[in-house]
Amino acid sequence: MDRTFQVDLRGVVDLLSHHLYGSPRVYVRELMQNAVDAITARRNAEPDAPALVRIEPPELTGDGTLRVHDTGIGLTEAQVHELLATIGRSSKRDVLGFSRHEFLGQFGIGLLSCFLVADEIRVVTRNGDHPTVHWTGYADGRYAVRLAPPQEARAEVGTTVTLVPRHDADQWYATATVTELARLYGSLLPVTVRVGSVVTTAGEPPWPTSPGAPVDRAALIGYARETLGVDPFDVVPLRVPEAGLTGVAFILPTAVNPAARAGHRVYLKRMLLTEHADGLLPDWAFFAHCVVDTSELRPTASREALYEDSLLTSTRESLGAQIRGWLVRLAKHQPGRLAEFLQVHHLGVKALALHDDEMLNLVDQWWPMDTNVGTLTLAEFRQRYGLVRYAASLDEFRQLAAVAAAQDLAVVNGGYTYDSELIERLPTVDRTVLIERLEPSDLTTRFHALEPHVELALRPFLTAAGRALERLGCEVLIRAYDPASLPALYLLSRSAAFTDQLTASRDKADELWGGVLDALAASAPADRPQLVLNHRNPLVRRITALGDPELVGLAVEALYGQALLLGHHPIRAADAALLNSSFLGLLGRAVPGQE
Ligand SMILES: Nc1ncnc2c1ncn2[C@@H]1O[C@H](COP(=O)(O)OP(=O)(O)OP(=O)(O)O)[C@@H](O)[C@H]1O
Repeated sequence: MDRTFQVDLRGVVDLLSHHLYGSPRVYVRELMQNAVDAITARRNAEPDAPALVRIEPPELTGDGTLRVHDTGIGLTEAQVHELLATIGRSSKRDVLGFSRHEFLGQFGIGLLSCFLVADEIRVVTRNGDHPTVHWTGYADGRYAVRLAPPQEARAEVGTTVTLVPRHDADQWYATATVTELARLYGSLLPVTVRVGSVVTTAGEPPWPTSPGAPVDRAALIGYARETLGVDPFDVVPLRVPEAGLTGVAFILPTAVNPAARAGHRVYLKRMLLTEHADGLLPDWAFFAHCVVDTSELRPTASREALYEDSLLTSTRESLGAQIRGWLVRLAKHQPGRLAEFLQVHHLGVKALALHDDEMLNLVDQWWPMDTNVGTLTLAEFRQRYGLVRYAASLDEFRQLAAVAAAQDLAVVNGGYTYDSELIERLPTVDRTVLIERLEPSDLTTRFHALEPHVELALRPFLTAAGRALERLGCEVLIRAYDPASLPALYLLSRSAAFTDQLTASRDKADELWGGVLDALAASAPADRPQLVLNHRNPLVRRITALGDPELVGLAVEALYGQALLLGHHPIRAADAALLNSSFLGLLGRAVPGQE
């Protein structure tokens, strides 16, 4: 024998309140939604039928209840039994069970949300010339239906839903709260809604809703100010026909953290679904905040988020393409504005350019890069120097900038977030682009070696200097280079930098890790950092002429320390000790005399 499921209404209401809906406030939305759907259903047959929803909070009814009156299609007695008494039954699905396009509701559970704030729901409804029906539902699952005698019949076709508040839900019934919620959820509804005498609907959305309609920028900017509290940098109208979507993207006027999702305001058939929709735009478009209305994207049952399906995926792609199109148009027609935009949102655009050729092109053409010959875009730099020569980190750039400039070598600072990755991606998009990563140690090959006889004469000096720095693992060379004002350069190749880090870690590590690091050091290539003294520098020349090996040692140590500081290199414990001892040693020599 087949049996029918029994439903414990208290359990279902608990499920709705604690696990489905974010807050009891959704009851206002569900009531408005049913009223609007009923009006839509009536107008399908009677296009001129009145269309008004009136909400009366307890302050106006005077009997402690809240009432919602609509001029919708109403229900017959049979429909009341079928629809109001069966959880999950809805008149808004077709024979195959698909939601019908013109309606907001589809699940057949919305009315239950009223039990989040009410102990009792009363429905008085009249459909056409059918008798008026009274239905009363209680939170414990009982319900009663009776036909009104003719003298009690509703004067007009339509429905009145009355909520008898739960003792702990008073806050949700205050006139100000109900008005605010009616406005929040329903301001764009196509049917007039009033709370008491206050109209809470605002008519048509402020963005163009039909193809070719003009964009009222002033209205959109006003709307952004009012609803989002920002003065947008720009407004981009959006349209995705297959999702029945129209709306607008507001380009934010200040930088935002790419990781912090702003959330978009989504209306579904003109009823607010959520103010925090995720996933409407691709991640890279975090500088845009959307307000859209869609008729085809699906809500989750709580109506608080969009259902992630293939339509949402293709909508996201289409919206992304529209925002990208705006950027490309800006580059073409308003480069000054684009520069302003990039100043604010460059991190997002660069992140996008890591994967997107068009955005890379935008960065290439428009983003001002830091170089040792001034601020230039990568495209300008290439045009001037034939290739993009770059330092991959900020430290490398700092070391190289002045010296490279003196050698007539232009270098781009690739040290800021994404910059060197973007430079390295350029040739994959355009094979004619040449790039060259400049390493500090490459510079030595460009410095002039000294005449053999000069070099020979400096041998004893170099031996003494080398000895002074040997325990620090640093090699001493002497070359002639510009600028002559620079006495010495500390140069670190990539592998030497690695060895350096290893040594610094070894200093701090315990026995176990020390052993591991030693093994690593043994396998590292013997590429040592170099202190390159500048023979064109007058002080260096005087030092090389010193006869006293101890003074030579102190002077070379001091030059080493100064070169470390100048190149922004980390100072290890051994370096600090050496800086200290050379300073005191030199001071001792400078202040001679007996104690
Ligand atoms: N004001 C109303 N006028 C006429 N019929 C109504 C009204 N309110 C509810 N109904 C009927 O009761 C049914 C159940 O309503 P309920 O709000 O529970 O679900 P729904 O609107 O169909 O779907 P959803 O759960 O998505 O809101 C509706 O399908 C509708 O036929």
